[in-house]
Amino acid sequence: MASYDLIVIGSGTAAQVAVGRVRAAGWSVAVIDHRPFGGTCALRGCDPKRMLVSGEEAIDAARRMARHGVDGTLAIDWPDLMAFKRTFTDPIPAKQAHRYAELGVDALHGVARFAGPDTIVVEGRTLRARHILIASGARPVPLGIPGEDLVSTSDAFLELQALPRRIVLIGGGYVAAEFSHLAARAGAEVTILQRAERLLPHFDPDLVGWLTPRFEALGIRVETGATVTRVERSGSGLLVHAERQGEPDLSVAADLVVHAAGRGPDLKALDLSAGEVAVQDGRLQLDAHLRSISNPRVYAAGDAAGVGPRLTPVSSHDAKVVAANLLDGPTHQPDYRGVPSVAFTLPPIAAVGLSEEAARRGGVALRVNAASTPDWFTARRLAEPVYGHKLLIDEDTDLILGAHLVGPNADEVINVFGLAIRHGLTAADLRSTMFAYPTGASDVGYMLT
Ligand SMILES: Cc1cc2nc3c(=O)[nH]c(=O)nc-3n(C[C@H](O)[C@H](O)[C@H](O)COP(=O)(O)OP(=O)(O)OC[C@H]3O[C@@H](n4cnc5c(N)ncnc54)[C@H](O)[C@@H]3O)c2cc1C
Ligand SMILES: NC(=O)c1ccc[n+]([C@@H]2O[C@H](COP(=O)([O-])OP(=O)(O)OC[C@H]3O[C@@H](n4cnc5c(N)ncnc54)[C@H](O)[C@@H]3O)[C@@H](O)[C@H]2O)c1
Repeated sequence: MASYDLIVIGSGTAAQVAVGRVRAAGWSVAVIDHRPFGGTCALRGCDPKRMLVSGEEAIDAARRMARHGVDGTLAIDWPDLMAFKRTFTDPIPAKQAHRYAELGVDALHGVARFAGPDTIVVEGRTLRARHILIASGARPVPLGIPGEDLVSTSDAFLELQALPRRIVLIGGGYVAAEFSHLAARAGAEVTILQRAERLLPHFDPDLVGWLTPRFEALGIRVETGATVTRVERSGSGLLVHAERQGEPDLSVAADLVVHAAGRGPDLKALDLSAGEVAVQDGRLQLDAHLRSISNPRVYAAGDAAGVGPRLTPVSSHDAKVVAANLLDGPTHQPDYRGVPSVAFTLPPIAAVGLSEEAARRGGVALRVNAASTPDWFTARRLAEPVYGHKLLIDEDTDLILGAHLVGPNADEVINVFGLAIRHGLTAADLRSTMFAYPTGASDVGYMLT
């Protein structure tokens, strides 16, 4: 029976980072994935999505600059844009396999499951390891509604060869916001059915309010407070039923219905009980070192661990913590201060640190610098009507507690505030920093005065 120091289940960001570090220390490692090597971010998430957003950005820029010296008549050719995306995604699995071969890591394809506390079975092969890292990512949460099998996934959306005319997104978080902007700019009629009372609950409500007119301008129908209850076939298409207080049957016709209702740890195939790995309510039971509380050989990282926000930089951070714990003993803990996050609508919306609500709950003396600023140069030069910020500063210490941005460059400038939060920089530190002018970051000083 093959035996390793470490078996890693999954080949996404968390797996790649952990494998690299542990292998560099001379450990024998096997990595297993039942899908092509590379994981969600590179193959089915962040990167392919942003390749497609690039097409959208070109359209958006042309439309904003129409009547300002640019002929604004551009259109997306969906199959061509998909082909552009594939120039990035197609080579990844082979590159990853090549990297593993170069590192001397055994890379195996198949569904991995526990067959004992230190034993994994994959494709009929039994492997044993001193340690096992569960880096199996996340999957869409079950909707538990009739017609669920008619609902497509974000994976399928990012592979669509043709864009259907009518698209319904179930949910109103990251996936719904990003896909709705993309599909609407590519010419689809899009409806968002969001159970929560507002769009993008992970972001500041005032800034989401400033962004909302862009959804309206794109013709995206947004129904909040609407829980999807059923999907059925109707003629050649689909009919999505939702209910809202006082409106028992809100129905929307569609050619494609996409799950955008959240993701949870992908633990289904792992047979965790055979591995003596404790799980409760679908979540791994981990200690502060990302180690299973019931099987000390087993660690978890990233979306599968589900401890920090389900984002790529968190998967990478978790994996560094796990690798350090494997190599030094379980002494390291994750630190999720200052994890920036962006929803790639156009313009983007971003957040890092505390929300205003959480900061007020914390009881600190709070200074809030908030403004909608489409009259600032950054927005004016781009003819962009949405631009604003909300900064939360501790009045006593001058530390940045939270930053919320919407508008051009929000996706980049949020990192300046992430740096400040993670490294304890004050508002005065940022004000005294020189930023190249005129750039998105050169507005940081104005936001802080
Ligand atoms: C559409 C979309 C867009 C996103 N955009 C962003 C973004 O812009 N920025 C951002 O920070 N985050 C984004 N995310 C989230 C980000 O992609 C994830 O947080 C990150 O990729 C998780 O990495 P991971 O290594 O934890 O898991 P994954 O990359 O998901 O890797 C897990 C792997 O495990 C494999 N696996 C699962 N079970 C088994 C098993 N039993 N046996 C063998 N293999 C198994 C899976 O096939 C998968 O390849 C996005 C997610 C989605 C879905
Ligand atoms: N840019 C990014 O960083 C990015 C982009 C996409 C995905 N992601 C990651 O992937 C995860 C999944 O994204 P997501 O958009 O699916 O989840 P999400 O958690 O952002 O949003 C899900 C939304 O679906 C709603 N919902 C749930 N059940 C519903 C129902 N039956 N009917 C109507 N609405 C319902 C909820 O109210 C919630 O607001 C995110 O949490 C994030 O971690 C990140």
